[in-house]
Amino acid sequence: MVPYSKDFPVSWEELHRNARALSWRLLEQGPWKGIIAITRGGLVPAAILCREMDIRLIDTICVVSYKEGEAGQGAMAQGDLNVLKGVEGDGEGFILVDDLVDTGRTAAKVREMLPKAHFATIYAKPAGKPLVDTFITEVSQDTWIRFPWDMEYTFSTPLADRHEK
Ligand SMILES: O=P(O)(O)OC[C@H]1O[C@H](OP(=O)(O)OP(=O)(O)O)[C@H](O)[C@@H]1O
Ligand SMILES: Nc1nc2[nH]cnc2c(=O)[nH]1
Ligand SMILES: [Mg+2]
Repeated sequence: MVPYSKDFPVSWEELHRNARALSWRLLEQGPWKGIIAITRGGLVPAAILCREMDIRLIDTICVVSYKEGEAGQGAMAQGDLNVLKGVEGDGEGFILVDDLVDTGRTAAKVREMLPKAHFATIYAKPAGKPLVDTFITEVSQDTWIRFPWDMEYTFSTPLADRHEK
């Protein structure tokens, strides 16, 4: 398992801006028949893409992958990939969207299911990058991305108080 040593919190505003940037890139490569979101992380990017790109046909591939625990502090260790719901066909003309690729395991599985779909993510780490057709931002393999839906506003201890005296 990759040790995550960096934390990368993403705000709603930043996520929205990046999803709009992804929409621009995908519009240039269309036309598209529809969007297939990989649950659950792909649902929010899919909602922004379909609004920006005027796409009304939205489907889902429902997968369960990570198990909470081992890595601590909300970071997760990887378990088996379980497909709860697939999609008919080979994905031709469809955008397959997820929030990120990390190891590329989820991407490899869904690409196998829909080999002709165009796989798009907002974030990509080096190990998963070769499996993505279009992405916006690359982060290092030891970075754990924190999405806005996984966070809440809370008190922040002043840096001086965290510093050992
Ligand atoms: O490249 P990988 O190593 O496979 O990791 C990437 C996947 O991990 C996250 O989903 P997660 O399994 O945490 O579930 P969720 O989307 O339901 O929150 C993320 O949304 C991707 O789908
Ligand atoms: N939120 C989140 N989920 C992940 N799943 C695999 N890698 C990541 C990550 O960096 N952040
Ligand atoms: Mg996911």
